Amino acid sequence: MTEPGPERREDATGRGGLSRRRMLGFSGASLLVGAAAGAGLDRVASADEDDSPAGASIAFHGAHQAGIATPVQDRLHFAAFDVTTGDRVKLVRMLKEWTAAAAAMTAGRPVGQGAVGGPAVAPPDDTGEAEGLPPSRLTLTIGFGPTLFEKDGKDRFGLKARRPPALVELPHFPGDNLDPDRSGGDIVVQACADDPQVAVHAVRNLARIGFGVVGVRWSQLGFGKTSSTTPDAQTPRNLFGFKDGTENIAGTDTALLDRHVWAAKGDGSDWMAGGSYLVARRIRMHIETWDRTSLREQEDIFGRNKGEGAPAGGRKERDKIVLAKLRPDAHVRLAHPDTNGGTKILRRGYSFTDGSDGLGRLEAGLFFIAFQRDPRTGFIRIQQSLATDAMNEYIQHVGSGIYACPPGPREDGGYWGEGLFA
Ligand SMILES: C=CC1=C(C)c2cc3[nH]c(cc4nc(cc5[nH]c(cc1n2)c(C)c5CCC(=O)O)C(CCC(=O)O)=C4C)c(C)c3C=C
Ligand SMILES: [Fe+2]
Repeated sequence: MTEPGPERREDATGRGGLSRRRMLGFSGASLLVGAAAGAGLDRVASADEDDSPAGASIAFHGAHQAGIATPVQDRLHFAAFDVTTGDRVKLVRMLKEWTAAAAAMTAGRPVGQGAVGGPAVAPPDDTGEAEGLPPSRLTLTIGFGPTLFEKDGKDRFGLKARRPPALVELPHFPGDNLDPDRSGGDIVVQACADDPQVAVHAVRNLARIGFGVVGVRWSQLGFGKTSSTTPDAQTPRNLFGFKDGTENIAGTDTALLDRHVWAAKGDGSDWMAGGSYLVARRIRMHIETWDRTSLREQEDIFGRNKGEGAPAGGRKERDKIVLAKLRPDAHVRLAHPDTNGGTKILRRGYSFTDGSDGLGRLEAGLFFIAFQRDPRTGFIRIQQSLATDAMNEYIQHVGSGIYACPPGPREDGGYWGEGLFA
C-alpha cells in the first residue's frame, strides 16, 4: 500500500474530507487549534468543512510527532504491539504502510481505497467504522520499546547498537504490582481523538495492516483527559475529583519543551533528535476508599484544594506554590521540580474504568502518560521521590511501559522510525 498523492486524497475520501493542502487554502476557515502554534508552527491544525473544532485535523508530519505537545483530545486508545516476525524487511514495510495509513486517517480520510472503494472480491482497505466522521483532531504517535532492540538476549532486527541510552528499563518502584500482560510491548501507538470511535478505528486499522508482522499485546481505552497542554483552557479533573495538569508543560512553551521534552542531537542517539520518551503507567485508583476520606485529608494529600485547585495557603489555581506550606508527604511537594533537581515532565494521561474488580469495586484509575527528554532524570527521578507520597495508600501501579518516540515523519515520503532503520 502506498500513500495516495494529494489529488487522489481528495478523490479517495468520498466524504468531503479536504486534503491538508486545500484546507490550508480554505480562507477564513482554517484555525489554529489551541496551542498548536507552540508545538511548532509547522503543526498548524486546520478546520474541516464545518469549521468546528470537532471537525478539525492536526497535522501529522513535522519535526515532532503530533500527540505530544499538541492540544490534548478527549479520548485515548493506547495499544502495545509485539512484533511476531523476525524479518526486518517486513517490519520496515509495515512501518511505511502504517505511516501512510496514519497520514490518511489523521486527515480524516480512509485508509487506501476506503471501506467500499476497492474491488468487491478483496477485503476493504479500511474497516469502515469512521466513515462519515470528521478527523476529530486524531493524532497517532508511535514509540519503540526496549524489546524491539533486544529481546531474550537476541538482536532480532539488528537494532541493538542503535538503542538510545535513555531507553532504560524502568526500575522496580516501591508498591509496584505490575501485570506483565499489561506492560511492555515492542511498539506502541497512542491514538488520541475527540471521538472514541475515531481513535479505536485508527488502532484497529493499524492492527489489521500489521497482521503477520505484529500482534496486539495489550491496549487501554481512556476518557477524561487528566492533563492539558493548553493552560488557558479549563484544567480537567481526575477521578479523585481534583484539577490535574495545572503545572504541566504548555504546548506553546518552546523553551521548556526543548529543555525537558524533545531529545536533541548529542543526547546519545542522533536518530531520536526531535523525538521524546514516553512512560506509561496504568495506575489503579481505590476510589471507594478515597470517597470515605475527609475533604481536609484529601486536600492535604495533594497540597491543593479541591474546588479551585489552589496550592495550600493560596486562593487561586495559579497562585505560587510555597512548598514549605505543604505536608512533607504531599503529592505536589514530592513531584515538584524543586524537590527533583529542577526536572519537569509533560503529562498527558487519561482516566479509565474497566468494569469491576470482582470484589464490588470499580476497576478505575489513571492511565498515566508522560513525555520527557530523558526518563532517567524525568519520570524515574520523580517516581522515586513519590515513594513517600501520602497518595500511595489510595493507588497502585499495575501496568508499565517505556518507549522511544522518534521525531515526526517527513512530509516528502518519510516514515515512522526512518532514522532508526537508516
Ligand atoms: C512520576 C510522576 C507522577 C505520577 C506517577 C503521578 C500520579 C498521579 N498524580 C495525580 C494527581 C495530581 N498530580 C498533580 C501534580 C503533579 N504530578 C506529577 C507527577 C506524577 N503524578 C507532577 C510532576 C506534578 C506537578 C507538580 C508541580 O510542579 O507542582 C496534581 C496537582 C495539579 C497539577 O499540577 O497537575 C494532581 C491533582 C494522581 C491522581 C496520580 C495517580 C493516580
Ligand atoms: Fe501527579
